[in-house]
Amino acid sequence: MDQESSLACDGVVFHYPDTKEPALHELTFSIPAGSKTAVLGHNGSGKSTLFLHAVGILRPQQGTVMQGGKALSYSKKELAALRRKVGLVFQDPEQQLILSTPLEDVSFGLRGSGMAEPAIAARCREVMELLNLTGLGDKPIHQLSLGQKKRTALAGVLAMEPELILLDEPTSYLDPLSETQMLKGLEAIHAKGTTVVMATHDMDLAYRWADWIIVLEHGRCRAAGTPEEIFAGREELLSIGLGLPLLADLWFSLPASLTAGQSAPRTAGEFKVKLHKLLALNHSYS
Ligand SMILES: Nc1ncnc2c1ncn2[C@@H]1O[C@H](COP(=O)(O)OP(=O)(O)OP(=O)(O)O)[C@@H](O)[C@H]1O
Repeated sequence: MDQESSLACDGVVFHYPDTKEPALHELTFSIPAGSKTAVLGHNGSGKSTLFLHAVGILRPQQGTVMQGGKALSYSKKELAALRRKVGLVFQDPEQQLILSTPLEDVSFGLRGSGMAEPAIAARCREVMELLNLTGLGDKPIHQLSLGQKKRTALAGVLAMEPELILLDEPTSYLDPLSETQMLKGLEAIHAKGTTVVMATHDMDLAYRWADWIIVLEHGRCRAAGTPEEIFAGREELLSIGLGLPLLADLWFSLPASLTAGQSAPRTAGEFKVKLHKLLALNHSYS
């Protein structure tokens, strides 16, 4: 993976007014450019507050937020430039969708940027196709399913071609089909070179989807690494009350003598293949 940094924080402290504890507490981490990063942590650990810092909506009281290796600067002009590079998709699409149809909504930012109408139409067609929204462009937004609304909100952000997309719980409340459609869209976005970061409570999803993980606890970065590294540290995860993904739990519960030197499987298919090989090997020695 390209180790150049996309989003990074150095000693970031942020305290909401009239609260006892800071929401971000000397937060330091770095997200590799081009990665698919999952941000894990309990309710209230600071994930949304971090995302609001990444787009400059909130500003740290101490420390520095960096994008592409450069400290954020908060002038109107710099913030406008930052928001062209970094897109935030809220957990609740109702917070994001402001116009009456997907097509109006997805084209809104492009029109604001002064793009010519034929180019706007082409860009909207492209992102809506990518997110499986073709044919829904003129449907009233209030008639869309939650999955369609979430993908429309993502399409609006994606249309602006950001370098980094931050998604707050993109798959929450989605059924398996809608989740698959959302993840397919994210895969396609990532394949184009975009850094994709999602906050999620779904450990199984983080394990199979991400190639980099950061774990937040009380506004601090408790751990950062590849999924294999993070989930091999099961004691630490359990100590902060985060469960293990099912596949990692099963794999790490096998005798270490059997699994030594092998990476943990990330999908059910991989797990079955590895398990069959282990059983065959064990059988031939017994
Ligand atoms: N507008 C606000 N005013 C005061 N306190 C806030 C505000 N927003 C968040 N907080 C507090 O800041 C802390 C971090 O909240 P944040 O929403 O960033 O966590 P989170 O990890 O995104 O949680 P969740 O998983 O529930 O979305 C929490 O203690 C929360 O109560």
